[in-house]
Amino acid sequence: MTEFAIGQRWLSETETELGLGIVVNLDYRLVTVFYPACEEERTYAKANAPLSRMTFAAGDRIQTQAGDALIVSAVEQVDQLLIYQAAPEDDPAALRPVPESQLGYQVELSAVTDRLFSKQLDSNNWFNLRVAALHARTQAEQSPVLGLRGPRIDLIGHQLWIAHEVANRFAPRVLLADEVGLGKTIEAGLILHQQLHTHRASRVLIVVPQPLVHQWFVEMVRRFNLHFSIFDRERLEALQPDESVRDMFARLLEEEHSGVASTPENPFLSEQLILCSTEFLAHCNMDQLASAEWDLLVVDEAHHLSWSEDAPSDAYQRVARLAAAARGLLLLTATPEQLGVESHFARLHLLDPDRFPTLEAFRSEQQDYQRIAALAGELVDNSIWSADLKARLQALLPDIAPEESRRAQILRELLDRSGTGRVLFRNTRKHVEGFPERHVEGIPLPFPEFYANGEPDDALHPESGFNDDRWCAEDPRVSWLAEFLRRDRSRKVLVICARKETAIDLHAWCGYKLGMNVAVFHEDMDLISRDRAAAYFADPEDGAQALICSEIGSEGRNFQFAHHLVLLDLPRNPDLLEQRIGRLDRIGQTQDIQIHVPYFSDHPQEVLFQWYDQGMQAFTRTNPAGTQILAGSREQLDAALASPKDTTLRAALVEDTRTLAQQLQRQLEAGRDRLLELSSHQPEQAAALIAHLADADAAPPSDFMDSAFERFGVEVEEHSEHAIILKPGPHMIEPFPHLPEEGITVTAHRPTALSRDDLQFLTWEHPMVQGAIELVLSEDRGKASVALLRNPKVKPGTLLIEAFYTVECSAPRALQASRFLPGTIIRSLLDAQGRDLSQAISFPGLSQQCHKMEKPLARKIVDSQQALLEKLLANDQQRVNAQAEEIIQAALATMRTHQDGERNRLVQLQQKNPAIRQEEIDFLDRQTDALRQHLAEARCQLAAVRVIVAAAS
Ligand SMILES: Nc1ncnc2c1ncn2[C@@H]1O[C@H](COP(=O)(O)OP(=O)(O)OP(=O)(O)O)[C@@H](O)[C@H]1O
Repeated sequence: MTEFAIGQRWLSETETELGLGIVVNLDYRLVTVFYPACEEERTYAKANAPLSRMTFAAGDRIQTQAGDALIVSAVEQVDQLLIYQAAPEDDPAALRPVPESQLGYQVELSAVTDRLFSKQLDSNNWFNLRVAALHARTQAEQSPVLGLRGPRIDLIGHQLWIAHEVANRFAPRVLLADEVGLGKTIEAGLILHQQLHTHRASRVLIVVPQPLVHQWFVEMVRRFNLHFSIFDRERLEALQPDESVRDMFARLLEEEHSGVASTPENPFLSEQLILCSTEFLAHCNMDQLASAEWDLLVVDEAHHLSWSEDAPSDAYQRVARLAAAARGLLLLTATPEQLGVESHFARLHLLDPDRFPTLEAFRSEQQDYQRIAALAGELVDNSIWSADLKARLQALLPDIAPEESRRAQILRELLDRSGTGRVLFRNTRKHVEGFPERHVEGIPLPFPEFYANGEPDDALHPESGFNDDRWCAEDPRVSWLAEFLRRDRSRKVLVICARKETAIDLHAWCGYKLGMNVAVFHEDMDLISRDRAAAYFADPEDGAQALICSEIGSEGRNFQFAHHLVLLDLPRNPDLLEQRIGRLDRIGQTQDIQIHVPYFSDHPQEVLFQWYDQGMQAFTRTNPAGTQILAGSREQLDAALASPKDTTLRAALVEDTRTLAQQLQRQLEAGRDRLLELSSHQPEQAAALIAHLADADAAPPSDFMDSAFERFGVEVEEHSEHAIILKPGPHMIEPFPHLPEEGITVTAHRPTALSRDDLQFLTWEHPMVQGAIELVLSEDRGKASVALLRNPKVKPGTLLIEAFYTVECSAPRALQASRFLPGTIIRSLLDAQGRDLSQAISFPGLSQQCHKMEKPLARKIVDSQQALLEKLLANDQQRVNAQAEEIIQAALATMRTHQDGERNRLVQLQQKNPAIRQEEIDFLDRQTDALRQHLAEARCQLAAVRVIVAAAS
């Protein structure tokens, strides 16, 4: 085993871009190396750490942490550490000792020329593969859809736009509030994927209601290749074994001895990606959870976080603790105002407490907001602006000339400065087209005498007066349901009722007494039983015909394969009704949705049905003003529910609700919705993203991977038109990244990936492809090669050198220095006189004419031409260094312009709108300083070289 010592300098063989590391910790099995260039730490098993010791010999050039360049004249070893005697090149007498721990972190690797001149030559195929990997890495960094290419999703504009807009922010804090079923989970997944892929985030916590835990887990793996660890009580207990009495004494003695109290390991630090339920939060140690350094916190179904000034709910307070500690926050809800404006405010407050400090300020701003939103609508609708419109605009934005040519800028400013533009995204079916229609059928039934014997919790649920399933025999809704199911056994039917007891009784009755094929789903079932029930219902062949769900049990679930929805009762809240219909009315629904509502005549159930149906058409279309309608008609509704036989009261309720709904609808159309729409979806930019992704789909990694499979001995078998099976081959020397022993089937074709969950979607962002790129680039093979050129037009014996250089910057990943200096490749093609022919002869064109040269001949050529090659390469390095310097200077200039622009915008905004936290500006300043330093230190290095000799034809 290698002997490591603290202070030694080592280089990661697999991640050379980390720069020179320093050993900072050792135990008997592990070694921890800190990489100052990227401020990252890695811990390796000592036995197989992929590390090379960095040592220098007399004559080598070294650089100290202070940036002094020195020439080594002697080396000595003291306690396993090296001390170099070194002096500046122009003052050899000024010798001084430089312990290796004081070396800088930049490394000059001469591995390529070393390999060439030590004649470790590889075939053309290895060289080509290496160049392809270099290109793949740089192209990825330059892609405008970086982080969005990998997910297995349909390319849907509004989702991609939101993901792109949010994921590019530092530590995004937003409320994703698309209408139910429009893809908030997908949007959150895209944001996570991009943030993780670009290393803006590495630690993520997702909190969802218990019934959705498994669905999220599966969706994250299946669509985004993100493997979350589910944390529940059992897992936590297993991670925190009870301390034995002996251990406790040992710890106390230790504490007494050292005078320091030892803190137990935080179990939430054991995984990077954690998924847990809201219920789990209620019982876990919030101090530990909140201190687990989350980059991103995601909370689904956030409308449950109810809040009022004097009584914030426990769930709200717990999430608030996490939200304050996490850098980024995504709240998801389809019905942001379901619990009223107070809770809506409270959630915005979680996202940005500075921007939304008090409920009072929020309320008054809301009123202003409607005016501004209406103005935004006018700006969009009118190509020529009237003098009055311009005057109103000028009053709002005095610092911008109100000219039509500045329309885009003005709208952006309006969004930024007013309302919830930066933090709230809401798309509605109205402007995301392509959804099927919804139809409703009301089934009036007589109220059974039998119910007169019970004592129901409330009149809407007469069955609640019974504590077993006896009511099912007497309730005509049940006999209607049984008959409805019998009439056509091939259709899948989702049945929803408010109470879990109703669902349980109904299931027992239909299943055991009537022998029907039904499944049940409610909040008291454990996760496994619930998922089993959902899967049983989803099974198209042998599955259940109906799934009977309670209200909460079905929330957030995907049942769009069914087209029939039976509502056995109706909720009082329009948002809840929309949640119910949203189980079927979701992206992916292929047919019109048939909603069936059995209800009792002259009963509160009929009142509710008519209120929804005739008053606000809530069954057949989504109603964004549901909460306001409820607020505006509550008294009338209560009165009509209390006297269901009073048809006059009912007719007035329906009529007044209709007027109110139309009025609210008009109001929404006129103003507020427009501003939110504008900030939630930019169709032109979304179309550009889709086009970029379509281009990316048209250039999949197939060719690159085929060569990698061949080089590394992975066996490839045909599977079907667009899919192949990959297996470890018999000659495979080392494991291939993400290739399991039993093999996998992959496709690079998006439509196939979408229709076949069992296939992996192989894009440039798939972990296997990323792993293959890293593997190839960490290999020495392919760095130096000698090839035979067959081209009748080239004189035999002509010598060419093809060299690929990379311009790269080692910087902490979170800085995203590649935005300004994406990994860049410089190619040279030199003739024996040192002329560069790279512009005239392309790499692919030349590669086609390059053929294998036998090793002995290749070695002989390198031997005989070494002096010339050394000279040509040294001169070339100087030439490309100058070119690289220009690239680096240009990157610095772009960075400065960008950062200055961002800063100015934030400062300006801060004066007009408290939306901008000072913290954000300070962060930007620190980021600019760090970027300046790291970009200036970018290096140009030779990454691969090929010597080409023309053959006699
Ligand atoms: N881009 C997409 N590609 C493929 N499927 C999608 C896409 N967007 C959404 N879906 C599917 O549509 C359904 C609804 O999406 P999702 O669950 O993300 O919606 P939601 O807005 O979170 O719903 P809810 O409001 O019920 O929580 C899911 O089955 C999802 O897999």
